Amino acid sequence: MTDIRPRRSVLYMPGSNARALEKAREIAADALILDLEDAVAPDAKDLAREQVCAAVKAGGYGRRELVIRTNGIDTPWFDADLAAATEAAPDAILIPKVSSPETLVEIGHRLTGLWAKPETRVWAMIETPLAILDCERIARAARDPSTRLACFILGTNDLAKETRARFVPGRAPMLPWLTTAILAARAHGVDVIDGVYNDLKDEAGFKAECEQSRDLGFDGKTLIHPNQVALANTVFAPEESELTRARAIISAFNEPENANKGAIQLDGRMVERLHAEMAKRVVALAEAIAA
Ligand SMILES: CC(C)(COP(=O)(O)OP(=O)(O)OC[C@H]1O[C@@H](n2cnc3c(N)ncnc32)[C@H](O)[C@@H]1OP(=O)(O)O)[C@@H](O)C(=O)NCCC(=O)NCCSC(=O)C[C@H](O)C(=O)O
Ligand SMILES: [Mg+2]
Repeated sequence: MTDIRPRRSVLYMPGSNARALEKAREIAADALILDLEDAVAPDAKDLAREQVCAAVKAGGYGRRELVIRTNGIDTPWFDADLAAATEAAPDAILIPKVSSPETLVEIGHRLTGLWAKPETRVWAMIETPLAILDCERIARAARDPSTRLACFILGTNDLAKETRARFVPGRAPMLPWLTTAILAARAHGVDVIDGVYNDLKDEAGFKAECEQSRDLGFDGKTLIHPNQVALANTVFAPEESELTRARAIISAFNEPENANKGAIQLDGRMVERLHAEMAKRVVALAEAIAA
């Protein structure tokens, strides 16, 4: 089983908000997106870039994965964002509004030219109609190591803006896009994180959306407020009963009498070796979270 990085809770914070950047060192999110794009007003872009890069260089975020979101590749801020983010060397650089694999290839070349650290990954926002329509080719870019592509983030606010789809409970208008992105990501070994839930006061709605998101197959949810972190961490972690069952499946296939069997019965249910593989992933995720 390859290393699993828990990405249950991925919290955005405006790069212009020094207090939030400081506070984030204590927030129990798996990953932090230090934003230079939509959360930052045009006249605060330079300040945000400076603050974010200084915070990443200063460290103190423990095991939290640090991600810098640049402005879009076609904006006047992008070159400075990419150069400064590369020098600060976060775990990943998140590129908004990626609509084609060619953009990722170009960014990969630019990162090489900037002498980016080999460990710095690229994450891509999937948030335009073209990105959904070309999602498989975009995810396939991960097969080219020079792109560094490791993760998709769904941008459901931008998708709603571009398509005029409405946010409704259950997200029926968006389900085809969400599942397309998940399929494309899984086909090419890319992690995939769901979009944000904008209503900070609606805890029941947020919980329902996290559970839907987990059941669809997302690795976690992007968040906009520290109050959303605990619930996302709980929903996207394996439940105790799931963990117990996973361990039982692994043990059953380790029994000598099952050594040559492809399928067995366990507590009245058929279990195949593919279920043992899934069970190993559940245990590995729980161990990574515990660590
Ligand atoms: C939504 C907010 C503007 C609300 O801010 P505020 O009114 O200040 O909230 P609170 O008073 O409840 O804040 C309490 C304390 O928590 C800190 N705080 C708040 N939010 C964050 C955060 N995200 N990270 C870290 N810390 C945070 C406040 O500083 C308060 O601290 P203290 O002073 O000690 O009491 C605000 O929550 C916010 O700005 N959220 C993030 C917005 C954002 O980043 N948006 C862009 C990403 S969403 C997006 O673009 C998705 C995608 O692209 C798409 O298309 O869908
Ligand atoms: Mg967006």
